[in-house]
Amino acid sequence: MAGCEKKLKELIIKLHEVEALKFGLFKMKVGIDSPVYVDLRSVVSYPVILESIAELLWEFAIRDTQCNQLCGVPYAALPIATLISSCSKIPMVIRRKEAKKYGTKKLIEGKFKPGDKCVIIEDVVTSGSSILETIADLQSVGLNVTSAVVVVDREQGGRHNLSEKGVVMHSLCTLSQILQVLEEAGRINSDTVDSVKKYLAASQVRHDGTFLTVQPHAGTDHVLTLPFIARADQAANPVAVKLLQLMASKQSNLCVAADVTSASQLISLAESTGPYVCVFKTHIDIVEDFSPQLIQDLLAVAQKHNFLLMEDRKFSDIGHTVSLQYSKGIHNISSWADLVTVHSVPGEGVITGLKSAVPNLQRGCFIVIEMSSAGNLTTSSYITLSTLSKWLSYECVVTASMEICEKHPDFVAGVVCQSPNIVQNPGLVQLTPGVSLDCLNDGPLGQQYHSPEDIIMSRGADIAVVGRGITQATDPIQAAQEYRAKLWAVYEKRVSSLNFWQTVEQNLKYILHESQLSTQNVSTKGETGMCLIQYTNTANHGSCTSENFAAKNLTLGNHLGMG
Ligand SMILES: O=c1ccn([C@@H]2O[C@H](COP(=O)(O)O)[C@@H](O)[C@H]2O)c(=O)[nH]1
Repeated sequence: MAGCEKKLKELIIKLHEVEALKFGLFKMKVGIDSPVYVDLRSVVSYPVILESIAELLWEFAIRDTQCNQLCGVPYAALPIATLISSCSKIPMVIRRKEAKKYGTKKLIEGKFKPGDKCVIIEDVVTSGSSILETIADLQSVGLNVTSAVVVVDREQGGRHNLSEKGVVMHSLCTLSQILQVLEEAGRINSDTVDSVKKYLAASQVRHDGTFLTVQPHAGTDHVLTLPFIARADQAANPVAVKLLQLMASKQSNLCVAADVTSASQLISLAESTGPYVCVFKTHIDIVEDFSPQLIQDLLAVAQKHNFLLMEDRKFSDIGHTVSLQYSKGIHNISSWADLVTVHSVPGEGVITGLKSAVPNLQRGCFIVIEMSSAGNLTTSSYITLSTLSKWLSYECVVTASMEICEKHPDFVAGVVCQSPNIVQNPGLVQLTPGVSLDCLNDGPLGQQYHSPEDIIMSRGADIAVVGRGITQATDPIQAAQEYRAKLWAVYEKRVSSLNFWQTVEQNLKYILHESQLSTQNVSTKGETGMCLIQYTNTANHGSCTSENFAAKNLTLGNHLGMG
């Protein structure tokens, strides 16, 4: 076997040399962009390489199967299967891509008996769909197919999809092995390796081409560690699915708050920031020269730059009234806004009212649970160690709002909030306003700003809302580019680095911050399952023991998912 391994390494290097393994940006059959491409069709031009693939496949995976038929999946695997058949003297069948329209009308060419044991040979597996189609046809003529042998497993769900259908897949090598061999041989650098690994973690596909949910880090299923593309698979609201997919493909978790008062400013902001945002958020009632034409123009820009429109209307009346506010009047919001915001204070009826206005439209809403303004009545900043009753009422609002989300998954796309761990369902998106790179000061108007790092890592935001940080910048395009790059980098860091204990640490820092305690001495010790908390009470210039602190914050800790 050691000899085989050496041959395999040599083969991988040869495949890279002849560009059968390429790194760059490639469009895949399943519609996603890939940083790596495996093209084994070209090896027909390199008989020695073809021979060594056939030899290794035989040694590694076929010899022991005791099959009496081979079938190569057209086209790339046909020469490989033919070579193996010729050397091993095991006969081969060929599956036509389409049944013949004349003569025998056969789908499978070659001689075989029902019950013959057939092994499928394939060059590259992504989702496993080609193998499954081939197996269906072979089984329809009575062949017994339970295993497939492939040259390269792209590790994107193919093995899982096949095993779900009872097919065992053996692969000569995986993409991870290829990366390792090529990096060790100095053929690719660590950046390339990282980008392919990230891509693999985020782009698992089902056999029908749709994405499969990924759990990127063993040992934790915390929502913050899941990539957006995996969360899209768990979203029930169609706009949330579209949004999460768009965020992943556009690599943007930036929402611009377009608080401008003229139609021309609104369109020009949409045009200039559109390429960098996933959501363009409006307060359409502040536009002084509003006309239906503005909406037509806005929709055209949204389509051109591929972003969603959110009207931040914060509906907060009884169901009947909000349904009229949503779908009637000069703004006719339901006709154009993909998403709207809504307060949960009126209760579930507010959602039912909105839903009743758009029975057939693909629309969604975000429930406002916490606001960002100083002194608002919704946030956990109420928590001081002595005002437990206010904390409890806050907790009730959060719980009740989340219950509304769970009852209307078809319409609720996410929540607007400021704290982590309110969103536990990966299919819901957290939108958080109050973001600024230089922590602007809003004076008596009350906005409270936080850095992108704080918003995404500590507060759990998926999408950050930036208004004046962009609209009042000297160069709004440059500002949008800068916010987008920074916010996305922090999200990537969160997905790739956050493990359970880091999450606990973030939560502790958040609690301490909200309780006006110093966050400098927080540390966690994951290996023993203990959180070690040392802190100083800067607010009162006193100190408490960690036991006291833990007891006082038990409810809070439980709520934040630390129980
Ligand atoms: O709690 C909330 C909810 C919504 N907003 C909205 O976000 C933007 C923020 O604008 P900045 O200029 O970045 O302050 C604005 O449209 C608000 O209506 C919020 O700030 N806080």
